[in-house]
Amino acid sequence: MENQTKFRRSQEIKKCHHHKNIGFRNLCYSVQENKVSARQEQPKVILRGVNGEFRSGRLTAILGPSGAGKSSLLNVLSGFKSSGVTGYITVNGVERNTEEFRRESCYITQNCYLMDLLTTRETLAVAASFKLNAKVTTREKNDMINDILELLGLRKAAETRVGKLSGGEKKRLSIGQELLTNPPVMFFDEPTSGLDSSSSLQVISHLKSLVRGGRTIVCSIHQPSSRLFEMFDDLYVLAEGQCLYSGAISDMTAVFQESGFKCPKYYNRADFAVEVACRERGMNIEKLIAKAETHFHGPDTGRADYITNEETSMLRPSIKKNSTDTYIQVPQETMGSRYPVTLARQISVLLKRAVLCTIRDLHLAQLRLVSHVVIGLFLGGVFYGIGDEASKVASNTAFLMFSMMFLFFCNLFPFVHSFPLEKLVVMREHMNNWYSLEAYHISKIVAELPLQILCPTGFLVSAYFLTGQPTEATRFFQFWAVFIMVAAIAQSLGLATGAAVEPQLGVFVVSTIALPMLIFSGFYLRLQDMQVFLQWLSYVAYFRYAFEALMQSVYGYDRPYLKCSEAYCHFKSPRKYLEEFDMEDANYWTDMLGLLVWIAALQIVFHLMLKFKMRVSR
Ligand SMILES: Nc1ncnc2c1ncn2[C@@H]1O[C@H](COP(=O)(O)OP(=O)(O)OP(=O)(O)O)[C@@H](O)[C@H]1O
Repeated sequence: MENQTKFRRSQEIKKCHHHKNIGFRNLCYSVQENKVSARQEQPKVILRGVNGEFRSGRLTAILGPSGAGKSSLLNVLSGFKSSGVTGYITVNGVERNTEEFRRESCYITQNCYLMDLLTTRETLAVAASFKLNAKVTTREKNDMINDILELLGLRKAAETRVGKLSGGEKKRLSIGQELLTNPPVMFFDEPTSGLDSSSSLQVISHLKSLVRGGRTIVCSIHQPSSRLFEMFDDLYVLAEGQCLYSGAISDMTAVFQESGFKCPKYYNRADFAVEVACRERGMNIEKLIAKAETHFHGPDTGRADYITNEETSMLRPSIKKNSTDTYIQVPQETMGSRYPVTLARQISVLLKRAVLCTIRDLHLAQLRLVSHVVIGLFLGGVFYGIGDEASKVASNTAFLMFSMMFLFFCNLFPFVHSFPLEKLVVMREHMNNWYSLEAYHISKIVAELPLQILCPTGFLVSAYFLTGQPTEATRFFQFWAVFIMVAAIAQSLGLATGAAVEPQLGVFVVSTIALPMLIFSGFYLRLQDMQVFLQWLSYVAYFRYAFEALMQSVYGYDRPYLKCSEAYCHFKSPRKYLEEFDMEDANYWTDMLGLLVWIAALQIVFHLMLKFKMRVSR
């Protein structure tokens, strides 16, 4: 009985109740390359008016030499690229509605960007939480995950962490994530790249079994073996951004032969098609191109046989009425929204995942905390008991400055280094409509909060009392609040930089931004000693606000005279010492407000940068 239910469910996953035929006419795609010389003003044309049709229940291969435009065609058809695109894309003969289509399709890119610290099962569970209706029970979700593990041959690797999976397993896992919503259309960019022949065959045979359920599956493919090639039903050959052949694989040899390209006996037909596309078998491929064009337009190339969106609004009710969707169930509360689950649910799932990743990588979190405590103890030893000594105010100021710099750089570089990788996962998941960037941003701040507070606190507790800083609770908490703010600025700058550039460049960028700011902190150069036209820079330097706030918490608020253990101490009066830095009238709360504005500004930059990256990648 149990086995029967399993079999029925696995058949159900394979089955697809929406049949979608994708058509495209006169599709052009061009990009504006980075302008390096005056001559490069013309956009680079990648797809030159291609036509084609990808049918449901058929596994289609896109073949062509490197640079022919295979990935570009997939990017455009899946809706991942939209700028620089002209032409018509239709779904079942109706003009494509990109947003709707993105909900009904998935695109699995060449690189599988997954969270290495989660197991295979957890990865599917997270995807299920984002993609499935909240009404689907945990038991149903688990059953579905088990079925997908079974279907994709991942049962044995279910409890293995993604970072330890083989390339083929990762690829199948990416497919599994998208299968949870049973999308009728699936695009794959080189699903077999980097796989050995047996894993490639496994992946393609899984796709073949999915296609039999009625899906439309399109894969770009690179140098397939004869055996692999024969598993496809249809073929689409691209050469220099133009279509050379579109149709059944079984008809390919005959069509090529009609145009004068005879495939030798026992020759790999995929290799032959690529050789023709590369003009290795003769220069005159225009005949093939023209034939492919007439196939779609007919002799009188007019307006393509599609219906516009306005025209279909009347058709839609009947389409919807006839559909019986297995897993795609848009809950009432998210109806009309781009995402299957509510914002609150997106945040909660993202938070759970972040906590799980932190727990898995606990030694990294521990290391971060321990390094703060150890450096705190080290500084406590080096600057031992100098905090209330009038003859050592200069050394105490050096301690304040060093602590600030340590906290800043120690909380900056981890984000500059790690975020670019995380960004790739976020981009893939966001582009596949799992969650909004707002949900991600909120969850990121909340998930990082415990460490962002614990680390500076560990450092402060170790160093503050050893160095003999004032013991009043107010001063201690004011000091602590500045440290938390410095760590938050570092995190925000690290995230914004990580979102904008790669780590190698990021290290250079943050150093270039941060080091000049240090000059204007008021420690190295007194404010009154700065060139007048440069003084405004000290008002934008966050280090100035942080340093001034630290000085206020230690020496401000009419602190009584410091003890002097030498014959003469010039700075027995803390106020006199503050005057030396031009900080006697500074206000702690104004400085805190300055730091807060910086944090808010950097978080906004981080968010906009993420949005910008999503947009330019389209
Ligand atoms: N954003 C871009 N800017 C400039 N050129 C681009 C851009 N995107 C693609 N191209 C160019 O367009 C052409 C087609 O690229 P595409 O990635 O689609 O090729 P492909 O057939 O998938 O190649 P491969 O098999 O090597 O992956 C290439 O010459 C590529 O350099």
